[in-house]
Amino acid sequence: MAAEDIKKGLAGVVVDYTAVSKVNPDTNSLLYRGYPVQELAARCSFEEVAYLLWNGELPTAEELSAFSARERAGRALDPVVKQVIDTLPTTAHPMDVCRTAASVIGARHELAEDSSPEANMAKAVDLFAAMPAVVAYDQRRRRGQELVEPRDDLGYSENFLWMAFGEDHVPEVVDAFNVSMILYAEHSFNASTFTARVVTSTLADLHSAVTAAIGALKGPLHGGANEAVMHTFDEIGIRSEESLDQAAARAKAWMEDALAQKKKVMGFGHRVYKHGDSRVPTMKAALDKMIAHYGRPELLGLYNGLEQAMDEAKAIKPNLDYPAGPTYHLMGFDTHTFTPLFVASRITGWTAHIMEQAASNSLIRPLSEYNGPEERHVP
Ligand SMILES: CC(=O)SCCNC(=O)CCNC(=O)[C@H](O)C(C)(C)COP(=O)(O)OP(=O)(O)OC[C@H]1O[C@@H](n2cnc3c(N)ncnc32)[C@H](O)[C@@H]1OP(=O)(O)O
Ligand SMILES: O=C([O-])CC(=O)C(=O)O
Repeated sequence: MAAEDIKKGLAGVVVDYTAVSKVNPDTNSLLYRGYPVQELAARCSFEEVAYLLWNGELPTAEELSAFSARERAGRALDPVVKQVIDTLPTTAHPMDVCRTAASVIGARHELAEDSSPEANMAKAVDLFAAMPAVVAYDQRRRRGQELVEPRDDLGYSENFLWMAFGEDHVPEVVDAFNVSMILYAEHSFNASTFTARVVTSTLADLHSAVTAAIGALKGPLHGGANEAVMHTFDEIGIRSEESLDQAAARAKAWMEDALAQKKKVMGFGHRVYKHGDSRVPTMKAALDKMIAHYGRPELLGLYNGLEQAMDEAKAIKPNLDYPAGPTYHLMGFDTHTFTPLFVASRITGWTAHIMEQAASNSLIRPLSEYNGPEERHVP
């Protein structure tokens, strides 16, 4: 087989149909079930978008009310899951905690071995409702704080922030968080979603697929990049007394040095988008609002400096993780909680794909070209 016939990383390979979302790098657009993601982010709650991803249509007022009631009823942290989390060292990465929690939630689900469409939908909604408490509690225990019980008078995003910080948030912050959840929800056959589909294709259960997807999301070439972006900011140094221009100049110098050393800088580049990520302008607008709200122009300086230097040197554009990282930082999340926030959102997209894969299944099993030793025999 010729080397060019090998599609390393499956780059450019179309492996199946999907009706969940359409990523179009030529028009720089992203549609969830036909709706532009920017419109959904501007006009919908994350609950409505979750419903859309699973059901193919936005909910009516009645459907939304029933769905929200179901989600609110599933928010409390299962005491057994809490016990398991408490046994994990605080040195464990929060993504490991998330992965473990998803697995425990699956093993304890009353429909664990049922992979019917109805059971999969029930499991998806349950996991969507349960994950914020896992992420919020894990951050709190690392800070020596107690669990905060959910509030059923709040929407998903407001309650998530409530459980994480134990305080009310102003609408601007809740909106920015809601936007981030919507933008992170779904992105066709990315590495973690494809992982979930591979696991589903063996007829394994939904929680096995989600647990594997969480593992795939952890890496810095994928979801782990939102955490890595903040490490870059920290390495450059966040100086609150600095002006926007001073911060930008230091960030530019850092980037020039990193690129001279041929480093990959997380938060830039994308396998599919080559002229910019469709979600970045919406997330950047949310970041701008948070920078204004918290009065932190020096962060914008770092952001602009890195972006400009990368553009001048390599014309590589930021991806969604680039504005999302500093947004979560400003909201007060610990840096290694950023990717678990991505998990809480992407559960919707993963499970929509799991259901789609299960409904039209074929075992996913590509071929490889052998390049090891010729046949030989044990002496
Ligand atoms: C939500 C998400 O998951 S979005 C993705 C998050 N991931 C990141 O931010 C990690 C950083 N980015 C990257 O590693 C890459 O851009 C990927 C993995 C996302 C996509 O990569 P691919 O399409 O496979 O492109 P590939 O890695 O081959 O890069 C092509 C060229 O651009 C360069 N390049 C791509 N991204 C970057 C980057 N972030 N920093 C520096 N150089 C880069 C590569 O070094 C390579 O250069 P070369 O041809 O001179 O060797
Ligand atoms: O599509 C990808 O390869 C990665 C990505 O942006 C996502 O999963 O949101």
